[in-house]
Amino acid sequence: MADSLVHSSDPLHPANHICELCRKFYTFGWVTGTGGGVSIRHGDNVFIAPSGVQKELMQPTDLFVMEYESKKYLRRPPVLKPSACTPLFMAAFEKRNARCCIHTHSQWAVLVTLISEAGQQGADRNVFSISEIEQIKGISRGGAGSDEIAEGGRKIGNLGYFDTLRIPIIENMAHEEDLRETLEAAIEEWPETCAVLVRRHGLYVWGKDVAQAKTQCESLDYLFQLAVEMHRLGLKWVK
Ligand SMILES: CSCCC(=O)C(=O)COP(=O)(O)O
Ligand SMILES: [Zn+2]
Repeated sequence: MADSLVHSSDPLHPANHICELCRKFYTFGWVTGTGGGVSIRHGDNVFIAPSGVQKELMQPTDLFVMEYESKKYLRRPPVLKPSACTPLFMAAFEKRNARCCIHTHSQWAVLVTLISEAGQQGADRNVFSISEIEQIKGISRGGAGSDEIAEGGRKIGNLGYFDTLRIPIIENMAHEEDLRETLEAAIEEWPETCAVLVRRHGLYVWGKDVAQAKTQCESLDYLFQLAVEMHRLGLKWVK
């Protein structure tokens, strides 16, 4: 097995970085009970966690490495299977040219999908929308978060205070990998989104690099928690 692919003293090497991020994310309740995870596309390769393991305890040698173009595994730890989220991470890499995709099982993400389902915000049940909250400015306009080029007429930079943030919601399915089709459809339908909520399940969010995926995930989780608390107080989160 190609251990050289995951051995590095650099803390920002994807194999080290994924393990460190998962340890952090566990403390936020994002990767509880083996759920959720993170994948990084780095150079020609994609680094993927194993399926069904305690994500906060992973070591770099537990990771799978896939060659991006050929989709062949260059490194497969014995016994383990690659994360069931792999097709969804690949959708963000392929359709948005993302370099990092995070999947959380955050309760705040799940709760906003339940409140939207119940129609209690009077808005479309398949979209989470929020406006006039400062943290909206932490989210990119361009989907993959391209802050350099306005590809195909896409807007650049981050949302402004008076913009409305909209995150599509897709329905959950029995198996994670079966979500790929609807997640891809949502990505196509919402060219400016950097995330997709999965009802009663969690969130997929991506970025042009690890820092952007992580800060967008933090901003979204903040906004979801705020929205739930606003709902509890009888306040509307869409103005
Ligand atoms: C209790 S986790 C159920 C599976 C799931 O939703 C998930 O995100 C984890 O998948 P993985 O294959 O990476 O363990
Ligand atoms: Zn999941």
